[in-house]
Amino acid sequence: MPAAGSRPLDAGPAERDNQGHPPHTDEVTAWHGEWTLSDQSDEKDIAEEVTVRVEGLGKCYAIYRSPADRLKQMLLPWRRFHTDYWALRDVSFDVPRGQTVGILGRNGAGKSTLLKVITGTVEPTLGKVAVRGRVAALLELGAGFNPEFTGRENVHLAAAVLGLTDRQIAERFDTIADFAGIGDFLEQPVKLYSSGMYARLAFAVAAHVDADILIIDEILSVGDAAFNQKCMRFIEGFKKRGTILFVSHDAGSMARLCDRIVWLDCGTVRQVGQPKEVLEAYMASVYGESDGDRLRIGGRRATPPATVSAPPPPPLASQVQVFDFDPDAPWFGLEGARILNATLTDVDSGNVTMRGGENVVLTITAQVHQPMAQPIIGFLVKDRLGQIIFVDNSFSTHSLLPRMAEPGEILTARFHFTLPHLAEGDYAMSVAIAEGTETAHVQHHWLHDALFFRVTTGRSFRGLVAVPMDQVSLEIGQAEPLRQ
Ligand SMILES: Nc1ncnc2c1ncn2[C@@H]1O[C@H](COP(=O)(O)OP(=O)(O)OP(=O)(O)O)[C@@H](O)[C@H]1O
Repeated sequence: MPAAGSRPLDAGPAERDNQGHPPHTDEVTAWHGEWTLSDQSDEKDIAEEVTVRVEGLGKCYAIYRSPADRLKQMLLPWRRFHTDYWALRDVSFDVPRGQTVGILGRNGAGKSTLLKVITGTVEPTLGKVAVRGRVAALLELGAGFNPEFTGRENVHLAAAVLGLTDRQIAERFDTIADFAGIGDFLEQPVKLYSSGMYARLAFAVAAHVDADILIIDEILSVGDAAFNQKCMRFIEGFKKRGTILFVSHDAGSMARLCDRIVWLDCGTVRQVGQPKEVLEAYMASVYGESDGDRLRIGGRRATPPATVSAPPPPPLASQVQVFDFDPDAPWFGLEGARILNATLTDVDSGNVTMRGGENVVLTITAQVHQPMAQPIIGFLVKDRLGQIIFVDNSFSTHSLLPRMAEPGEILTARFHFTLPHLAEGDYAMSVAIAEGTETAHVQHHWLHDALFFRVTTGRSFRGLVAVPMDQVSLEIGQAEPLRQ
């Protein structure tokens, strides 16, 4: 990805021209370009309902064939030694308060440039952007971090830039450090960090600055599975109270998180709308480009007769690797009982390496600390975006124990099932012990993401699950003559 902060061709520093600005401009925390509102209703929108407004935005980069041309341009500014490249052209949309809006598009569509213009890292060439509220932006790795400073220094710096007072920073520092979970690296210059550490620290700061608007480029593209889950939990919580604008290539995360999607295509807005309809149109376009004019989208056709046999498909060659139970995973609960362990193994071999499709047993043990008549042990499996893939508990089959469980006793729940064929990626299992019924219970010990497993597949497929085909055939036949 190109470096941030490149100078535009013809835009100087953003001018704050108050002429024509709506009332309440003092509440608008960032202005880029000149804004002229046409009528009263717009004024109301920008003042109360809209957190980000982008209007007629254009961003042009100067492309030089060689460094010499760049030098010549500086020396002879009245001549032209470059070509123009419009990364964004006439982009307009609003982000209403409290909504999560996704920016979707192919590589080079202008998504990152758009976010950078909105956050003020890059100046627009044309058009206007207004942002109301405190913005925490996670753009490129370590955005806002000084590589020479330590993690600790950068936390102070970044939090101050984002508007926290020294006292607030001091109060929150330990929580931020704890969230980042990078240990002693906090005292090292961030230039020594891995990309995952950068991301952890940047996310930790953004999560603790009371932002109104969270702007994220490629959610969870770096970082390990446990941290991704932590970020997803934060994002889910933030979604309830704030506005989110994020870029992703991942249709799954878009569908799950967004209230609206802006689809950028070659720097222009192709569509803005509900996730389902925009994603469907986007997918059709992606396939349309690869399949050219042959692609058609429309209603059903009757299946023609006559079968042409096709060879059976290659088997699904996935591998599932289960990692060790993490007793120190984040947890909550009343502590009337504690989960001690969870394992997922092949029933026959006892192995923790599997392929999907075999009979497995999930064993969860817990120790009881207070007398318990109706304990429930359960689990929940999420993918890296926090989407729940499957979930179950012991209540449905064992709502009552034969006798009361007494303090010190061990409860063991075993779930026997067929391991599904899952899409490639990391999965996290949360396990819990509760007491009561399925609908009314108290949680004694809920361990977030206590058991991870990783699925690698030899054959790529989209979707949450892969369904192994028993047989696949391909048919051909004459169309029936049309009835008059
Ligand atoms: N500083 C720059 N100088 C010249 N061209 C640039 C600059 N920054 C971005 N571009 C070009 O602008 C276009 C949009 O880039 P941008 O990074 O915004 O796209 P994107 O949609 O985020 O792509 P990706 O999904 O690959 O990250 C690309 O063609 C890119 O090469």
